Amino acid sequence: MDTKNESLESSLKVPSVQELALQNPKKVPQRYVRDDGDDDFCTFSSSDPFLTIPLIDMAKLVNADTQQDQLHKLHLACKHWGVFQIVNHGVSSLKNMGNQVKRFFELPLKEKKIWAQKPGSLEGYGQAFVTSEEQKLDWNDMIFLKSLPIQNRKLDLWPQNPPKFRETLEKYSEDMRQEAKSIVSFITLALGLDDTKISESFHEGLYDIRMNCYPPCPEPERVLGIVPHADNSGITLLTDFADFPGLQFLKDGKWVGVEPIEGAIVANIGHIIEVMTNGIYKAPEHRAVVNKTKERLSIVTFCYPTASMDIAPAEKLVGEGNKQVYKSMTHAEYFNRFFNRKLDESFIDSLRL
Ligand SMILES: O=C(O)CCC(=O)C(=O)O
Ligand SMILES: [Fe+2]
Repeated sequence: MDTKNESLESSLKVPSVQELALQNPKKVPQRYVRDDGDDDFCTFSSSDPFLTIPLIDMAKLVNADTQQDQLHKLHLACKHWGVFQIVNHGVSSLKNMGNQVKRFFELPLKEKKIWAQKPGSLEGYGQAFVTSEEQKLDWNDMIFLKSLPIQNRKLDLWPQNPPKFRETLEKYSEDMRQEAKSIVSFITLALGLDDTKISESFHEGLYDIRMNCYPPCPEPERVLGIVPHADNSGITLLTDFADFPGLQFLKDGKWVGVEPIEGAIVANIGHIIEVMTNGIYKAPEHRAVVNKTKERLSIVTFCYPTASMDIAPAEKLVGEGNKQVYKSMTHAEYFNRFFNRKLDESFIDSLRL
């Protein structure tokens, strides 16, 4: 059977992992098992408990007395980790959004399927990047929606159950836009880039939201919630609703778990900021692992600059002995490359000059 897709902008239908978990299987189906003959998976399967993801205090970034110190911390976090947790950010919609997502995933499958992906699109309730019936599957269910700009919304895929889902998501994405703009402006400050073009480009930017449900798994060490990857975003803002580490980042060859902090936002650099900073900041590899008894929910906002902004190294960071490392592309060229990439090749390497 030929099940190959032309582009990664659509994905094959897969079973619901929540439904699978509800049947209380003793073993996971073979299609989810990652450890048969895959050495890499075994070597990387434990997380380093001695390393911790840096914390960035937003209140200190906006306060003139503490800004320099905190900017330096931000610079080190971006340079050495590519990820940090933001505290004291003042965003008020996280909890409400978390409740809506929880209630959505609690609906019967039939009800969730009203909002299912349609052929040729990644939006809606379903799965991403599944291109063959042989491919190993992630232990998660998700719903993916484009939220900003408003004209990108496909409201026919936006759940109306629970009843406040839509209005809560509207508020949440607006909050994420504000947060992304300020983080990106502090990132450009930390790099000494005095132009505001980059941070402004996130004002009219694109905000796509992926809501994940990772059900409990009878053999958690044999599966992955999400396979290792780096994000194609500018930055990614993630809210974690679990009380155990599920998200892990690769740091110097070791997986480091993100210890959830209630009310914090996990921010990571994506490929676009990697290109724009000419590789000074890199998009980190990360993955999600799952738990034997507990479900985990996460909400992930992929933040992109506006479509009229080229994806290219900032002028100030190249020249005078600094070689340009990445290609300069239009927004459309960048996405074209991303959706037509080969899943077994490094996307970021394909962007190098
Ligand atoms: O849910 C998580 O912890 C990770 C999700 C993620 O990396 C993604 O959706 O790109
Ligand atoms: Fe990711």
